[in-house]
Amino acid sequence: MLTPKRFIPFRRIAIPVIGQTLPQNALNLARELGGDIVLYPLTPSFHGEKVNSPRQKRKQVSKWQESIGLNVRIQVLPESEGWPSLRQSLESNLPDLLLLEIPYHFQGTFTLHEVLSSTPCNLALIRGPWPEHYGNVLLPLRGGPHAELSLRLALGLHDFRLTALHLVGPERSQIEGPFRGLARILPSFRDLTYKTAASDQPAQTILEESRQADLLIIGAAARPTPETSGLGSTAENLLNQAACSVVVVKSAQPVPELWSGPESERIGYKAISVLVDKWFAENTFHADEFADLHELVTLKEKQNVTISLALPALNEEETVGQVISCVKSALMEQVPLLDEIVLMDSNSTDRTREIAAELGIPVFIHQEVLPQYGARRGKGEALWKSLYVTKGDIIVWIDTDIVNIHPRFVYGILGPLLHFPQIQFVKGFYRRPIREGEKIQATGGGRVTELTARPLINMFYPELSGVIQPLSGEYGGRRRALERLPFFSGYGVETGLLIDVFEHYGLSSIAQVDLQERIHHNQPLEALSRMSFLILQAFIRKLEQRYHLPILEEVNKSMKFIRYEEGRYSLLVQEVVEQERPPMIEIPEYLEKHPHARP
Ligand SMILES: O=c1ccn([C@@H]2O[C@H](COP(=O)(O)OP(=O)(O)O[C@H]3O[C@H](CO)[C@@H](O)[C@H](O)[C@H]3O)[C@@H](O)[C@H]2O)c(=O)[nH]1
Ligand SMILES: O=C(O)[C@H](O)COP(=O)(O)O
Repeated sequence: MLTPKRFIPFRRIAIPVIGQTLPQNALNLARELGGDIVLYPLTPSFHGEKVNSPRQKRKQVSKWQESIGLNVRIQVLPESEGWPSLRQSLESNLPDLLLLEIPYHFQGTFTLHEVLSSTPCNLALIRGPWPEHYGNVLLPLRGGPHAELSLRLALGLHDFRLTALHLVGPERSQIEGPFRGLARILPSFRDLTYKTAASDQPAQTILEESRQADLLIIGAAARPTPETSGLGSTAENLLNQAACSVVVVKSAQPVPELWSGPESERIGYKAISVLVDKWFAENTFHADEFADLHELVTLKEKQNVTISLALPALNEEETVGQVISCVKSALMEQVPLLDEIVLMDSNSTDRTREIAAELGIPVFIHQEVLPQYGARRGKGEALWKSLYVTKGDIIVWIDTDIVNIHPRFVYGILGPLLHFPQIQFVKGFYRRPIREGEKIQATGGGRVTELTARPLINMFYPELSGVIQPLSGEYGGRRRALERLPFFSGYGVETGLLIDVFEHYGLSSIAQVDLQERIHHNQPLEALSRMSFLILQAFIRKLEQRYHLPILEEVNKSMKFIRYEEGRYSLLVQEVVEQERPPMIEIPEYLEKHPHARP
């Protein structure tokens, strides 16, 4: 069974070591966080010998590796051993986190003031003892770079129970600007409890709350007063008084000048990265992880689910045969992974349907399915109606113009759905070559993805900004989830489904899988311009629904295409309209055909 993936918030954690005794609390925290540990021995001798010789260095590394039980690296500093030489080395090697222990590192080696005023990277100070068991972590948050760093660090602790505590002044009912970024993302973490409390004495309230905690993680003050060490009085009091272990963090990001007022919201705009990075680490897979097809079949049988593959096609006679034979042979005939494969044709005028029928799979013309609801053009219409004609509990779609077809395009999508019950929807991603004349360039494909879809996602749905190929035609999901969502009829369908799955089931219900490389028929620029126009409409519709604003009715839905012939330009106007179908579950004929579906 595949183990869930871990979010490793810091790839490299630097820990200075004084003499031969290791800072155990710092090491315990680093071990919990995963990632590489880089030790900086501050006394360049070991058993009385210089460590600079390769032999001594190896000896020291292996002794520490033995005692830490992890792969550690050692960074030997030049002769001078104080803060300036450590700082210089950190500056050139820039770890993701410098981890220091109180009092271990501050007994004559460094001063808190020099460390706080000139650390070139993110910093965490730990005051032990390290909890003996995985327990409760309290995470008081106020917003801003240090709070974001504490959240990132806390989310790297996997077996603890996390509680984020947002303290507001008793008179303040509104969320402060700097906290907005965090307020937006905190409800999305399934493994974190989020509560708000009113208090005019934050240090006191946190101290009381920390009585139930085994570990307290707190950000340094955004604006420490000159009398305090630079951590701020709240963090300093908690370091001295809390009964549990305390971690204080200070981000390398500068704290903006304007902590209040309308501009202050911008302070929290980077918080979204914590959510996206965690999702990306935990929900991104590679198809090779699911290449054991017998394991997938066993999972499918255990869960007692059936699986359908629906293939949308419009004039794909060159590739459709290869696509069907490849997946049918590998995933239906050699192993019983797929229960059905159907072709959803958009009324092709070439041999597409004939080829599919010859290969023994059911063929539907989507315009003829549920004709009482009309016959719209478009790929989304084919997908919507494929929900009606197929039976599987899980549905996968792959495009039929794939030139380099491989069974992983299907089993890769199925992998996360069969392994993880919380996953509702899986998108494929890949490297995208592009054909230029007779040549194939290794990169440069996905023009609509990069120039339309991803910029819009980053702007309006930043939670989804880690989705590598939001428009990929290779994806799938659980019928229970898909039948409850509307479908755009045209090329807006991928955009709409991705946003709706996110809005209805949350980011953690989405996974993505590396399918390596996909070569398809690259459409001419004008066709992609039309596709972008449809995708823009899909975005506007989703934003309308989110913000309850009528915009789409007002905007122009015709597009001028520019022609250049015989030295002259001309304009051709065409209507390019994206429309939405209601969730399939609202269609009475669907409920009749799928009696297990419940509205
Ligand atoms: O009316 C149509 C149009 C297309 N297709 C099929 O849909 C698939 C994808 O269409 P294509 O025109 O090749 O789209 P791409 O240029 O590849 O566009 C990308 O971006 C689109 C918009 O998100 C997605 O629908 C595609 O799957 C994705 O590959 C192919 O199998 C087509 O045969 C239909 O079934 N009906
Ligand atoms: O997914 C896309 O962005 C469009 O299908 C265009 O892809 P292409 O630039 O690889 O043709």
